[in-house]
Amino acid sequence: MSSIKIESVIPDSSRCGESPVWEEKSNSLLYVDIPSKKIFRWNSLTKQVQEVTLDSPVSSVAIRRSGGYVATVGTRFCALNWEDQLLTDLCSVDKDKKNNRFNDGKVDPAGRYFAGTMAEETAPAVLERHQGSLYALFPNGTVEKYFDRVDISNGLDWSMDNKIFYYIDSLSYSVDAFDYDLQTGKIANRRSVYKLEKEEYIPDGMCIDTEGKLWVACYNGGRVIRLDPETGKRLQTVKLPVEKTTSCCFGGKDYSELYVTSARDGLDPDKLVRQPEAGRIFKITGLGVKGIAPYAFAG
Ligand SMILES: O=C(O)[C@H](O)[C@@H](O)[C@H](O)[C@H](O)CO
Ligand SMILES: [Zn+2]
Repeated sequence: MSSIKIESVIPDSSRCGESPVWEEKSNSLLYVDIPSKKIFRWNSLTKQVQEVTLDSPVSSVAIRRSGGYVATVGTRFCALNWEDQLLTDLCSVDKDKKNNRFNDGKVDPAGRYFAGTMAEETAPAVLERHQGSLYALFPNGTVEKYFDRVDISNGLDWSMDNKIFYYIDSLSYSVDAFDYDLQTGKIANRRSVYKLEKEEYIPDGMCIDTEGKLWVACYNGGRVIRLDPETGKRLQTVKLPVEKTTSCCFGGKDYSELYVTSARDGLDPDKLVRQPEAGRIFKITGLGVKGIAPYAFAG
């Protein structure tokens, strides 16, 4: 445990960094800055950062099996051709909710792109309640709506045996689980597997490791926590030098590095001075656990 090392790897900072995704073939980390409407691709070998600017807030990005990427932009599921910076709409949701936008999203082990929505915030975690829903874009182009009345749709991942879907609605301060049917993409039997402690603040993005334990970024809590969803116990806390830690994913060689995104929006000038690395991407090494490669959208 003493060999844990935390370093910020990219000099630029994001207003609200989110959706880190490791792209093995380019040795790169993809991530978004939601309010800046940008997707970034940081090459870990050359240290070069490329970016694409879109027309609306972009809340998640994923790899597409047929090439390029998919992303949630405003209330749209889109395909992105990086080279041409060409964005194509695949489908849109929440058409009756003009103030909504997508938030976190991730592809399931069968290639479906899950993402949820939320009302736009007036300040971090300040928004009209119960306006969001959880959706998935299936490879055949259809969209499934799972449930509504979500506050801030956030972290999501699947168990190693594909039988459980883990999900976070941030303002419930809970990490939830559903039974998952990989064949159909159906979810059932919602239950809470962990309730956040007061000092952990708000659960945000999440990823799973190969031992089936969950890593949850705690917004305002300045940490990632490792949870055992079977016992409901917290196994580990790793504190970071910024308080608005937003999401995490494993990447790097053998997926042994944990990449953590963060935000600087919502910090007052005083806190910004004390947290000069707010909004940066952090790499945590020496955790002694590994993650898995992200799944690619199959459509
Ligand atoms: O990226 C997200 O998940 C939201 O868009 C952010 O605004 C914050 O993380 C949220 O306010 C904390 O719950
Ligand atoms: Zn989030």
